[in-house]
Amino acid sequence: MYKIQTLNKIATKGLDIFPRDKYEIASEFSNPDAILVRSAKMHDMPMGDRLLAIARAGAGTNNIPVEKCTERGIVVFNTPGANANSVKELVIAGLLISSRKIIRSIEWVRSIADRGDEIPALVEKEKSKFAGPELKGKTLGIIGLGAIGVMVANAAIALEMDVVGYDPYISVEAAWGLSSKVRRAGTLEKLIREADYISLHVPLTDDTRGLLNYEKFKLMKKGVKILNFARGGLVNNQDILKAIEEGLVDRYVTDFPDETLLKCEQVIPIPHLGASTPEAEENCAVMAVKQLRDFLEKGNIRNSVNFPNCEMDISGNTRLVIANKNIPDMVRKITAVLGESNINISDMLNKHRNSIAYNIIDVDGDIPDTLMHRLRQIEGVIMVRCIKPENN
Ligand SMILES: NC(=O)C1=CN([C@@H]2O[C@H](COP(=O)(O)OP(=O)(O)OC[C@H]3O[C@@H](n4cnc5c(N)ncnc54)[C@H](O)[C@@H]3O)[C@@H](O)[C@H]2O)C=CC1
Ligand SMILES: O=C(O)CCC(=O)C(=O)O
Repeated sequence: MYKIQTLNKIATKGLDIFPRDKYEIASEFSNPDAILVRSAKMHDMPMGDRLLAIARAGAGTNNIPVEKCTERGIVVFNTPGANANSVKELVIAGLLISSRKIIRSIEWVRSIADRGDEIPALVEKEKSKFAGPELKGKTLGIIGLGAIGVMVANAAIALEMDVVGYDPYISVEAAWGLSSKVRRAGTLEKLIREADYISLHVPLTDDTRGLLNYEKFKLMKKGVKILNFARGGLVNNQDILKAIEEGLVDRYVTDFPDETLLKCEQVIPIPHLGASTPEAEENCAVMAVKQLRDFLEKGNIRNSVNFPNCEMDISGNTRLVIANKNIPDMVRKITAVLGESNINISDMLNKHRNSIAYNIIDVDGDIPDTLMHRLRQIEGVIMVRCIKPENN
């Protein structure tokens, strides 16, 4: 039985894909084979010695100690694109609520609930206080043109906005999906200088932390509106509060509020709702569980953030999966150990990504424990697992 620990609520539609005769699922396991997680912070969590994989039902993996996992041969998955539409729709709402004073106006209307027959006249009298500009014709700058950024860009084009995007690492797939009307900014500064609205869609990493700071706010058009549905750490909160106070920034819509931000009226706080739709929750859960099953039962890797994609049809009756340091001579050493034990390899695949390499080796016959031990002893080998496909 595989033990799967869930650290957040994962949609039932996904969990139902685990056959219950092979999988136990609980939130309380102390030493699971795999973990399913959404936003739970895992950096200070102990990781048991059985742990093979962590699947993030979502996009961002900054809540997972990815480097530590790589060192231990633990594969970390995410679900690219599975919640992108959900975020895109909330970004559209963000554009509207940063522009038209919808939220304040609703609060005001509620506050006059005790004014009886006067209400219709009061509404007409006071409505000019809540006027705000249209989106059409305004420039939206999008930082990060991945799954979400591309969808936001295309939706904004449909709203007749002028869209400029910045992403020095844009994938070919994303570029194919992007409307030809989206203009390319060669530098972040260029985008920042010309946008009326700026929306962030990059991961939080050491390189992107504090991407928007006071220096950048000073370059922006006065009265710019900033939307952050990516991660709180991308924006320096002290700096944006200062920029708001000085009139440089008009509104900050953020899915990542904290105590300091809540004190400012021009911050529009949202409780991390970007991916909170039943559709996104189900898409992410289904994708995460399918990837996890394929890995646990067949050793295949698809959509990992720390391991290479590596998938092979099963050809033997025993499958070995081996993670090793990406250093010379590893394949020879591994196959030599198998050859010395007279094990015939029926098929094999070796892929690498940065410092790590991953092998799928299908063999005829069984692999005794002594041989597993010898493989684990090879210097540079990080993880060895033997899978019997007929048991899965
Ligand atoms: N609010 C919410 O509930 C959600 C938030 N997110 C956040 O949004 C982020 C983006 O999500 P996806 O679009 O699905 O990811 P993605 O991986 O498809 O796209 C990220 C894009 O950012 C680009 N990028 C990386 N560093 C950059 C830089 N320094 N400057 C410009 N571009 C850069 C990459 O090339 C890539 O195209 C996630 O990492 C996550 O933190 C994602 C889903 C839900
Ligand atoms: O699971 C969630 O609600 C958060 C989604 C998210 O932030 C992500 O996918 O990066």
